[in-house]
Amino acid sequence: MIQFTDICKSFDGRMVLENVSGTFKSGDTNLIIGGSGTGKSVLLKCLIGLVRPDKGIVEYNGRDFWNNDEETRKQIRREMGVLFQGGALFDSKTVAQNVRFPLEMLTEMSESEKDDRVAVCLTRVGLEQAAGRMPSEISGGMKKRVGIARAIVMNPKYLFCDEPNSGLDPLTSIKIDELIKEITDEYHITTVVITHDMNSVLEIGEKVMFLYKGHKVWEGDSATITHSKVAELNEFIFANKLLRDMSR
Ligand SMILES: Nc1ncnc2c1ncn2[C@@H]1O[C@H](COP(=O)(O)OP(=O)(O)OP(=O)(O)O)[C@@H](O)[C@H]1O
Repeated sequence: MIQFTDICKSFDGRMVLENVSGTFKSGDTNLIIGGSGTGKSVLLKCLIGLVRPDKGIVEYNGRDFWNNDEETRKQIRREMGVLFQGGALFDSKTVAQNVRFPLEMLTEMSESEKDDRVAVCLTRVGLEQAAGRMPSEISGGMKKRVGIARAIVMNPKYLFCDEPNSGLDPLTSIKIDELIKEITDEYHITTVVITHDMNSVLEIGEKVMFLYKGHKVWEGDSATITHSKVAELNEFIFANKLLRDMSR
């Protein structure tokens, strides 16, 4: 479980997050949604340790992340898998080498143990046939799958995905969403996904948090999101014409 309380962050005197709190439970795929510049990525960075909040507490299964010693922070970081926006694959490494990278950097596993773990993760995302290919030789959807395989290779307790659907067609997006949700259920991971994509909200949005100008202004799920009375949320949702027509 990830619990964060009263997170505040300013840059150059400009408040970007103000007293944002929430709880993400194990086995749930938690979505953070909102328009551009509302603070989603900054919140994610405060959670994963890339940006230190000015105020507030981030706890991983009861362990305070920011007010702790570096060793504990390192330990918590090792329990995180991150799927970066755009995949962030190494172009000069094969698919298998990309997935293997965290094992090389962070573990003492033997070569055969690493081989086995990479094979398990590539199979889990349906890419066992693509192990020897270079990132330039695979599609956008496959790159996301490689990113997911790399994010789970260390067997994380917490999985963070920054806009996993960016640049994908709607059908491929749904498949990536489903894969993230399945993996979350299967390994009982606490997953946090940042997205703009209303399709994702409707497909996998059991737990949704809506940010607006650095504040959490709504929390709920895909069943209730279209009935909210929050004007900013409605504006965000119904910017999509199809949804607007469907709701009539
Ligand atoms: N390191 C930084 N220095 C200064 N300002 C920053 C920094 N990081 C983010 N910001 C500002 O904080 C605000 C929130 O940014 P953030 O990236 O969290 O938005 P977002 O909701 O993720 O948007 P998008 O969906 O477009 O990625 C923006 O106005 C951004 O310019």
